[in-house]
Amino acid sequence: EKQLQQRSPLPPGPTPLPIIGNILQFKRKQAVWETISQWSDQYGPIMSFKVASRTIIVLSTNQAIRDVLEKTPVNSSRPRFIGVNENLTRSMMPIFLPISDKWKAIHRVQLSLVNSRSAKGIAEIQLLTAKQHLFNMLENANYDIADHINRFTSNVVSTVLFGTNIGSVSQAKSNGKFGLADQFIASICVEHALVDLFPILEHIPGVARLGASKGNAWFESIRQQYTEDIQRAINSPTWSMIKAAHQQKIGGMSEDAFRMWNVEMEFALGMTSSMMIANLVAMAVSHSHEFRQVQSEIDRVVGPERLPTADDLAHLPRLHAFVKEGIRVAPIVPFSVPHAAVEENEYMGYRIPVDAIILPNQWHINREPKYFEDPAEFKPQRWIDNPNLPGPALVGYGIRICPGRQTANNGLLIVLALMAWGFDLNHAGGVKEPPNVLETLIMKLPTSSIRYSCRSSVHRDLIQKEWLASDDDPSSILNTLGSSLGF
Ligand code: HEM
Repeated sequence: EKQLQQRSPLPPGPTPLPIIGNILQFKRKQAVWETISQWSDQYGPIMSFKVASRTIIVLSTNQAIRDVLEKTPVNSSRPRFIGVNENLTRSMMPIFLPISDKWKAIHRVQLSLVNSRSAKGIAEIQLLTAKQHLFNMLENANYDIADHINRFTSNVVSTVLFGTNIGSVSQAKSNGKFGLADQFIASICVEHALVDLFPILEHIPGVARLGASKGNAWFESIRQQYTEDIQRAINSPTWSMIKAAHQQKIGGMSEDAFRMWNVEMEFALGMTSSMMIANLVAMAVSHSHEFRQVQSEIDRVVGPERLPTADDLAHLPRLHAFVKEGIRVAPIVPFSVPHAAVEENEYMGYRIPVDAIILPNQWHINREPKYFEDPAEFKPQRWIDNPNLPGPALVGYGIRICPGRQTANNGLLIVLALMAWGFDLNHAGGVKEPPNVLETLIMKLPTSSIRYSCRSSVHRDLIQKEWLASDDDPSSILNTLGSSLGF
């Protein structure tokens, strides 16, 4: 190992200052991913920088990703996350776990539930819930579009995971879980971030205690909110993912660990999809000409006399191109989820040490000039002209790639198809919000000024008729889904 260290340097990058690293080189008015991408342009497909004591290695081309993450499985572990993994989720949330027998056992169960077969069954639930979503948009026309989107994904989550549906926006708001993701983000407090950047602080009692107390509060609220729901799902005659996972007793999990697995699934199915749908809706408003083309295509293929079905999706290339381009331009997780090496290795003569954080820069990969002409432009047509373009990058890589990617994609296509069919989307009073909210690691486009209106009374009548006539009890879909998965 010593020889390896002497032989190969860390990947190139901006010169760090002692103790704080490159922190001061981030520009206040520029998104983190833009600054890092400029460094990648300067230093190459593998570059590195330091934030405090931690080395961060950034991969920024399709080739580098293929070589380092897909062909080299040792780079698919997770870095040590003291704050979010050890303090907040007590090393019980599988997505943050390093590669180990424990992670592998959980992952096997996850793959038995989340795969291409279940994506098909879940698509039926997504379609039914999208009809309910249109109905709720008519009934609660004063709610923010983001509330409707959150409720749509919450309903998919509670149906698939627990076998129940939480209903309308107002019901969803009174359900504590609606804000669970926000609480989680709020619990990732400064103390957690600080110990990750300066692990030595772990040993300073005040900092550690503060971090732990915020983590404990969140952990306790998970216990309160989940215990009953899990019990109900387990006792219900209806199949649900929670019931199926419980029967498999994932890797001999404790009750706390099982609850935390539920939370992960809830975030994975709900929070990510809801943020990505919101970004697509924001794109639909800021690129209204392109969105109208999607609507014209739906009008041609489906017409106003019926709602789109899952079978229609295959005949809507403009919709697919719009979704791909929206993901390319605004991937909600510009850096995916960080990876780490299980053992030290090298790429292009540079060292990848075990304690480095490896960031796949999905935002930059989606702009690789070799593949994407005018990369900053929103041009869905590029996907129609060249169906062999790579990506778009959104769901990670290698053995850690998102197992729910097909379900995620189906959800985006279904909900956007139904919304485009039934509703026009505009900015309130023509006021445009700034194109980008600067967050640290999540790319969220603003949606609060978006207004929606039903396209015609024919559409309105059909939305009401379809939802009121549909069977909103998902039991039979779920039981069929369960048997198709062999449960
Ligand atoms: C638009 C929606 C979604 C996005 C953007 C997304 C993105 C991601 C990303 C970036 C990762 C990490 C990949 C890596 O480390 O390389 C991941 C992991 C994961 N995703 Fe998704 N995902 C989405 C939807 C879903 C859905 C619908 C499910 C389940 C039905 C799901 C289940 C998971 C799970 C269980 C993991 C953890 C894998 C591990 O243990 O490391 N995701 N997702």
